[in-house]
Amino acid sequence: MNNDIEKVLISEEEIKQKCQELGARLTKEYEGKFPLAVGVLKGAMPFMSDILRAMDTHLEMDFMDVSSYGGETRSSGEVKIVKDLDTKVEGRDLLIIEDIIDSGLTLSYLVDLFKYRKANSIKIVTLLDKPEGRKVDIKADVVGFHVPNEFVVGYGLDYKEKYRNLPYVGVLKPKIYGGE
Ligand SMILES: O=P(O)(O)OC[C@H]1O[C@H](OP(=O)(O)OP(=O)(O)O)[C@H](O)[C@@H]1O
Ligand code: HPA
Repeated sequence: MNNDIEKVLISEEEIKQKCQELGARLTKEYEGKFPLAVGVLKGAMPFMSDILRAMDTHLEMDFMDVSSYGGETRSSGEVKIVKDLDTKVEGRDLLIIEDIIDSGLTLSYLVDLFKYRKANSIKIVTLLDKPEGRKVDIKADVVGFHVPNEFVVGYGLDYKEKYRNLPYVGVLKPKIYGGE
């Protein structure tokens, strides 16, 4: 699997340090509150696991699975709910956890949905932000790293469901896209 990677953009060590830093920041921001941490499956799973364990705060976890992409690297522009939350959102302080904001379509859909469901507050934390990919105007409150306008994989991010278990974020060799 590692042989398929052209270059490493963000190392395992950098991700670890960033999770500690952001976790400490969020601990302060949610002091005295009981936030509902919403992980956006599947990509946010490794980041959610690491950042929440770096937060010294009582919190509740839940998961949402929405899909805006097919098997390829381009967005279809559609967002659909694959799995909804089990928890009531009304009156809650929501912390949405994402692996990446690219076009922004996924998060803009989720923020509208949670506003409609009357969340008390909504914050977004994302490991990666790809500003050049944006199709709708949306910003995260907390960003780990900015990435260039390239398709990235690893640490939750997939290409055709593979590479999510890489411990770092990287770019695939061009032959991988042409292969299979
Ligand atoms: O800003 P956007 O252009 O909407 O892209 C970001 C979303 O796309 C990916 O999810 P995907 O729908 O591929 O599902 P996955 O997390 O299961 O891979 C990623 O995990 C984000 O949720
Ligand atoms: O660059 C990306 N890589 C993997 N999944 C993604 N979903 C949106 N952008 C990306």
